[in-house]
Amino acid sequence: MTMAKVLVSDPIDQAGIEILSQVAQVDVETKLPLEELVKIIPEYDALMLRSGTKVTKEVIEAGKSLKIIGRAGVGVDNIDVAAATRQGIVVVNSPEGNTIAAAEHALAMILSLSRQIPAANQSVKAGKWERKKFIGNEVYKKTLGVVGLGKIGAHVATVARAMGMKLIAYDPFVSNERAERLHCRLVDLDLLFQESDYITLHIPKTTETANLINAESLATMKPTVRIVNCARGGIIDESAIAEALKENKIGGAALDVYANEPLGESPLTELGPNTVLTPHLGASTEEAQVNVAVDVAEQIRDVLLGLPARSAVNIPGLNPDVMEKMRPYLSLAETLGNMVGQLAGGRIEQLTVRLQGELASQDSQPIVIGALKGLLSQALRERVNYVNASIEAEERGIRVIETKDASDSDYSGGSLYLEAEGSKGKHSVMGALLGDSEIRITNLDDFPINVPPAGYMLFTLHRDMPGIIGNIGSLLGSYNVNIASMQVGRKIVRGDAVMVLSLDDPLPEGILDEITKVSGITDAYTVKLS
Ligand SMILES: NC(=O)C1=CN([C@@H]2O[C@H](COP(=O)(O)OP(=O)(O)OC[C@H]3O[C@@H](n4cnc5c(N)ncnc54)[C@H](O)[C@@H]3O)[C@@H](O)[C@H]2O)C=CC1
Ligand SMILES: O=C(O)C(=O)COP(=O)(O)O
Repeated sequence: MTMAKVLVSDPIDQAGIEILSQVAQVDVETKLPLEELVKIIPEYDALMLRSGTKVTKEVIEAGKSLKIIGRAGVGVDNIDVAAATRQGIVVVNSPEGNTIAAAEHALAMILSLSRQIPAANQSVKAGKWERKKFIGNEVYKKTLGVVGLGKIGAHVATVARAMGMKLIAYDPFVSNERAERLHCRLVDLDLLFQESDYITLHIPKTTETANLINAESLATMKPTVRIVNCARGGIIDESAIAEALKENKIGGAALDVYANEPLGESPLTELGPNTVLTPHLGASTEEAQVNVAVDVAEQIRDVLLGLPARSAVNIPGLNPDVMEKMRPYLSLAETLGNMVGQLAGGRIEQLTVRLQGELASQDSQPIVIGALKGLLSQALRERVNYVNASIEAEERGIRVIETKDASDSDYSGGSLYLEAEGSKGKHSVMGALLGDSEIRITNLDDFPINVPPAGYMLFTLHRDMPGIIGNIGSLLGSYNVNIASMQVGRKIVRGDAVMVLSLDDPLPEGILDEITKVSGITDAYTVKLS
């Protein structure tokens, strides 16, 4: 077997390289121009990066062998995650590895601004002794407005409180309880802008947060306000803040991140001592770099070994714990999805997924993804996986209905019912696990059966009457198709029934037509599960 290949396209700690080297050939190539990256990416199974590499749609589409993209840090805004998802590439990050580093950088920025440390340092080094010029302010009893009370915002709030600051926060997605625990008063954004002596940003850059601080909002702030951005460039309108700083309409700003990086030529670099600029250093501590490199390298290693990743940003709800616990049920969902997809025909319009009995107490999301993966596997083969199954289904216009019925199951551990509507009509299958992991198909189109899945299967709908089983057996025999097992399911004697045959050999072309001509047979379907 050839060894997997990992491209590391930004500087990462050696601890990460060592982990990757356990399972792969690791090539470190930093500062690659886009066209170079596009050229070499087809050779690689994994890509590991920080904020320096732009993983565009073009890179992803060229990465035909890519299984995973690992961001050694938090923000994945330099990766086209939608394109990766579409291609079934898992994107992972390190959600907590650099929290403390980024929070401490923001706090350092607050204090640097308050005491003008960078400017005072330059002045002393220039041989001056300007004690009067560098009178600062205390942060004690000042109001800090925290925008985004996630991991970094929370740590900033905790330390700022210890310094005696009053805390207000804006984050529409956190609960009052969380804010209270952090001693923050949740307020709306306008009020935060008006009341704060210091504003610190800890939110992702999204369409909602782009230019959140602009000329208009700057005009509503205190003329002494000091603004810190260690989150993402583009959340502040750079020309608007440069103008406000130049005109001394605000007290100061400390920025670590920029709309375009490296910053290069910008009105920001022309500004005086009220502006502190650092080159995206929030995560740049030795500790954080070891944390994120190890965290992400371990995930890349695991995915290359066929194991799930713990912090995948594009497989919602599927972490290794869930995967481990649910593995047999995911396999059941995939098998049933594959079967019902073949029974209902090529173009599926709707899939109903019902978790029954004990299974109803589980999260349905992984099971639904498993069922969709199975359903689409005939059309997409290995192109469909847990990353892109939902998006592929959505793009094909497949409606998914999820239901739960805790009361309905004859099987300990519960059962799973899938119903698909497609070009061959509406069909349903139900299955359960025997013991811990053995799959049993327990129902087909509402007829009770009990068979394990097999590579080649034949299902017939027929009248329960003497002779049919023999006729089918002879017909298959005449084509040299060996029957491994056979079972009939019926609701009433001599009524409608299903026959399920597991076959050792694939059915030859055209045989289904002949089967449906056998007297008493109303319909016949084949399913291939290998
Ligand atoms: N400068 C640097 O080197 C670093 C920057 N970062 C950046 O810091 C930011 C925060 O990171 P974490 O705290 O780890 O993320 P997080 O996901 O823990 O927290 C983000 C918070 O923002 C909130 N939020 C989302 N949209 C919002 C909106 N429109 N208005 C207000 N709040 C909103 C969320 O509810 C969440 O509580 C990210 O943008 C990340 O990329 C992270 C690490 C290092
Ligand atoms: O983790 C993040 O979101 C960061 O911004 C850190 O970026 P970096 O890994 O230092 O290029």
